[in-house]
Amino acid sequence: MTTDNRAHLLCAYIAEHPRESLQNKPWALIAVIEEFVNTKSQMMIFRGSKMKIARMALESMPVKPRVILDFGTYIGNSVLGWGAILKGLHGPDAAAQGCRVYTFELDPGMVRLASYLVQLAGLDDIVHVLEGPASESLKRLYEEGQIARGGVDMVFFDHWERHYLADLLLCEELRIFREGSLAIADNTDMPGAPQYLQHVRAGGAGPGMVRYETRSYESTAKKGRPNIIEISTVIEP
Ligand SMILES: C[S@@+](CC[C@H](N)C(=O)[O-])C[C@H]1O[C@@H](n2cnc3c(N)ncnc32)[C@H](O)[C@@H]1O
Repeated sequence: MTTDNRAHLLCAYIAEHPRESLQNKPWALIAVIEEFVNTKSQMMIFRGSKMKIARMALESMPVKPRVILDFGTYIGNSVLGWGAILKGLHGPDAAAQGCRVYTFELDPGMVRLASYLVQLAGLDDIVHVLEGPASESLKRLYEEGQIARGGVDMVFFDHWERHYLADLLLCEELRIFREGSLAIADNTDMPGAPQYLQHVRAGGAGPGMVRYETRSYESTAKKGRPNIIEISTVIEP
């Protein structure tokens, strides 16, 4: 089945639910998406078992996170979670408090679908879906002053693993991390991102001289599926 067919089936499945049960209820929408993926058609979403781990890491940050970059939007499941977490931490006027999530996607069809789901979940005041290669979008945001030095609390890598290290190094070069920022990477066991892991496990200190402490977390995903996320904390920006 093509990505477009899956996306249509997902939209039809969501439409079977009363709108008021999902409107402005991101966690309810995420649950319906996961139910679809479990029972109807496989999709490469960031699943609940991993989101639980990432949520705990974000909610226990000593300085509450406000600005998040999400590399690889797809249907927007992870970004719905980040938006919901920021609203949970900062309340409904999170936007006025400077909360923003930027998510990057190559595929225009996925950009349209994710934008629709973000709007349905009531997160379009803080979540911005940007079309194009993630590295280009990030550079543009930086040049436009939307993202400042030391201004990013968490980056999430869930696009193609071969880009993880280059995009982390771009974040380092732009100096967008602060002390305590998190870099979370999905699927570091399968298909794997060995060069990225080597960099963070060595403590960082590439051209940007950013230093990390890092830890792998195992989720309860089914055997044979990607199960590990890597959470790295910036100790020297
Ligand atoms: C595993 S999916 C992301 C899943 C998503 N985080 C979710 O939970 O729904 C990976 C996505 O990254 C996108 N992608 C891959 N390389 C990219 C790049 N360099 N820039 C932007 N998007 C990219 C792909 O088109 C695909 O939709």
